Amino acid sequence: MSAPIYNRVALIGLGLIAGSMAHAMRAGNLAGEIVGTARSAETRAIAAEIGLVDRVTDTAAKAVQGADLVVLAVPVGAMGPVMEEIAPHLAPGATLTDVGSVKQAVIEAVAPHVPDGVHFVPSHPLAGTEYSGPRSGFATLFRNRWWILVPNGADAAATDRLAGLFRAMGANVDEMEADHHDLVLAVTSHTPHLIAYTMVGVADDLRRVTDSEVIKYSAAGFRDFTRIAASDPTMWRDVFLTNREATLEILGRFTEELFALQRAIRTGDGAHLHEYFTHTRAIRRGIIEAGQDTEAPDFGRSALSQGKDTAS
Ligand SMILES: NC(=O)c1ccc[n+]([C@@H]2O[C@H](COP(=O)([O-])OP(=O)(O)OC[C@H]3O[C@@H](n4cnc5c(N)ncnc54)[C@H](O)[C@@H]3O)[C@@H](O)[C@H]2O)c1
Ligand SMILES: O=C(O)C(=O)C[C@]1(C(=O)O)C=C[C@@H](O)C=C1
Repeated sequence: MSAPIYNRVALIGLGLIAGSMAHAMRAGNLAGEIVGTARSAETRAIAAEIGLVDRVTDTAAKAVQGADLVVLAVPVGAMGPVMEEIAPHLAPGATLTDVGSVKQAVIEAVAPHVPDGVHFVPSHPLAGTEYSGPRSGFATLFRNRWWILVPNGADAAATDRLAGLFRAMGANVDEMEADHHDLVLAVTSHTPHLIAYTMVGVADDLRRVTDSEVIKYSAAGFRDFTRIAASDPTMWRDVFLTNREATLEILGRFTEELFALQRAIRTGDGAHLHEYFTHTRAIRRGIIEAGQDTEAPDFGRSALSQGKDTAS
């Protein structure tokens, strides 16, 4: 087995992402020692009980001492306060990263507190589940997923070393500017979550009318919405509060398209609906043909690549 990439990694926050990193680093012998801390005593106790990390500390300040990599894995809104607490305790030459789902707001909150000689390389793994907490992580979460780096002028050697860690955990690494990241994620992750939250809320509103049949007969599409809408409320509150502009921009466009489809339904404009759905199907086919959905079933991949309809 190869030598660890970092001697001591400090994980601040011990939930899904930090826990998955701990499992993946253990599996690949990527860190000499993994130290972890969390705000709640209960989380720290669970982490110690299940041996999630090598050492649990009761404060973030203690966790970062002597660490050559520090990972901020707390909700986006907590990044700034946590950074203020750890800043005086960071080791010179250490690399600092975060895994927050929003990048501009995290950089604004964290960067002013980064001491000289510490390399801040913001990042975001495009991987997750609807589960959270210290028991939810697993070693393969990042496998074949993108991990975006937003180096923002950070030291190249520190950035390469961090990218090496993420690749060793199975991820594909790419770089982006923070504002571009936030716009792309508003389209691919943030607005879809809001739509799922809304759809499940609408179904719940109607539950007396439908006599709980919505849940009983829930078809795959709605079940996917309920899975997404089960995601952590604190995390997603912070995402929408901090990626406000990009999300509102995409929501505006979404609403325009929705009104156009609503009008087509009301006026019986089948041609518009058919054209629209044909276009969106082509987008899905493009994703599958480019091999960008590794979870697509094989029959779907071969049928779509031959241009056949799977449903008829
Ligand atoms: N869940 C996902 O799908 C996903 C995917 C990619 C990135 N992220 C990002 O990763 C980060 C962590 O998310 P997660 O899913 O691991 O969350 P989680 O809820 O599983 O874990 C969060 C951890 O942060 C701690 N914490 C919460 N509030 C805090 C505060 N105010 N101060 C200090 N610690 C606090 C909690 O005790 C917990 O240990 C978030 O910034 C999130 O945006 C999440
Ligand atoms: O798979 C899921 O459950 C997710 O929601 C993961 C997901 C996403 O939207 O793709 C959610 C938030 C992130 O910051 C990154 C990934």
